[in-house]
Amino acid sequence: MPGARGPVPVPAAAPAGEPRDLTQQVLDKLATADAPLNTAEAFPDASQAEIKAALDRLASRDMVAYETLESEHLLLTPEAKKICAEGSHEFKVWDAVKRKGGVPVKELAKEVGAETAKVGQNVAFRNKWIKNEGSVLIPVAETVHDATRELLQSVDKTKAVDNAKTLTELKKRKLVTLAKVIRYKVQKGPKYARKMRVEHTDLTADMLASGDWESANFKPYNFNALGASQNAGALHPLNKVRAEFRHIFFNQGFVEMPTARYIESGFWNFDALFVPQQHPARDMQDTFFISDPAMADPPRDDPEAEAAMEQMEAGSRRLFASPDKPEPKPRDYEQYWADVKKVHQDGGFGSIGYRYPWSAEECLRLVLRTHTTAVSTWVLHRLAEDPRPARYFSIDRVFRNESVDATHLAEFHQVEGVIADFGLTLGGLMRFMEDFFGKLGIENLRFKPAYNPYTEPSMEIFGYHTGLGKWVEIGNSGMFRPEMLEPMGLPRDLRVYGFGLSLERPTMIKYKVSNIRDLLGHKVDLGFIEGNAAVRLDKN
Ligand SMILES: N[C@@H](Cc1ccccc1)C(=O)O
Repeated sequence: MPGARGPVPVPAAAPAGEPRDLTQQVLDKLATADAPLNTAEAFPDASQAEIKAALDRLASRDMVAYETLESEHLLLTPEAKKICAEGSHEFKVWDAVKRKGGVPVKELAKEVGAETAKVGQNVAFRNKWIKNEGSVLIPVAETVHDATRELLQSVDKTKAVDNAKTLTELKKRKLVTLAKVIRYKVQKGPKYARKMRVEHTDLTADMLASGDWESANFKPYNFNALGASQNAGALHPLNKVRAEFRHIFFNQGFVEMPTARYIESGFWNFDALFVPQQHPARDMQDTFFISDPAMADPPRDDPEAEAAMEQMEAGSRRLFASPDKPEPKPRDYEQYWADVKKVHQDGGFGSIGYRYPWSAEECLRLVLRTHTTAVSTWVLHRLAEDPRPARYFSIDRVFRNESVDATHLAEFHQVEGVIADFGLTLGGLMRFMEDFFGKLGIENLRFKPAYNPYTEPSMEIFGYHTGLGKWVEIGNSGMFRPEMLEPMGLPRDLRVYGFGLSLERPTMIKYKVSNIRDLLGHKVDLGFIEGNAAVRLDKN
């Protein structure tokens, strides 16, 4: 509640812009008043907020009682004020015509101004003040009574009109506006006093020693006071769900993959994944290609990515490395490149391949990565040095040349997981996904057979969105194909699950957001984030 403080000296006039404390002035005026005080009259130049603050402060101590009176006032617009001063448009037209004894229609605007000529002429005709003779306006009335001006002058004085039709007319002509006026009727309350008593907020040792505490006036608690809203930060829902995903992954022994690079070669984004070069996903319609530089180098050692991966693995190495880890042999990228080409063009590793002429140039085109599976692929090819059970995940941005709508963006986040182990089955993947989403509070899952060039079998994962009232796709998954894993040098009995989920979809389900553009992109309203109770309660 404003003004709920101890007594403060009442300044004669507050510095401009600062609210004044009118408390003492209200008490003073009431002391001599024999009728209830009308604040509009008593404090003509105080703002409503100042008055209300003082009244609330006094009323909460029963020193005054007050009533709020609302009323509406008519205010003249600048045009109406001009009419009050100079006469109405129709008056000005008649006046000009009368003075000159006649004005050609064409010259009226020059005499009285275009606006007045237009509006005033019609009314002057209707009032039979002027008439047309040929193309000349001539006066009819000798004297006229400017009713519009008189009406507005009276409105200016009384701030009202008594006729509803007149009011509508004046509003339509934009001559008046309605203003709401709030006044207060104030009376002495049961605990009225000339001055506010000193209110103590603390019981001090001195008061106890002197015995003053017995007569001291303690300020009552104000349980109605609302705290000022704090401009504290809020976690974005995507960040919250991302944190939850990471938590779940780490709890299940996953190692994070280094995903800092948004740009990949076609090789890591497509070819190494056994995506044929004529696949529609590699079309300009679906993928953003980089024009400068346009081409990547063929795959080779990548010390930077290697160092990032080493660091991420460091924590979990003890759990997952084989005790007798062999010395890493240098990777033979020429062989890998040749095997990727072979499996596409001629087949191999038990596959008949796609049998098309494979182009090295297409493979080296640079793209904005369309999925984080590009990174998973790179991480998996490293696993060939020491094939072993391993779990990797990443959560980062991907880019697709999509048209944007309520559920699609050209830029979004993918949550990706890869599980390598001996003896994996599809049923295990389904169970894994159910557990995984269960931990996020999404219980209802459906699986639908799907197709990816790099997995077989493949499954789309659907979750039910209560807000949208329908099933929405939240992920894609499958078991990586030998055509992808074997050219890397991974053994046939090491099976690998992969899944990619959008971060946005589960977030939409969880936070009941129906338009993805409320979550990400240039249309995000910070109010949505700051005001979302679930966003402010952070458990992670
Ligand atoms: N890359 C797939 C997801 C996926 C990852 C791994 C295996 C299967 C599917 C996508 O973008 O939708």
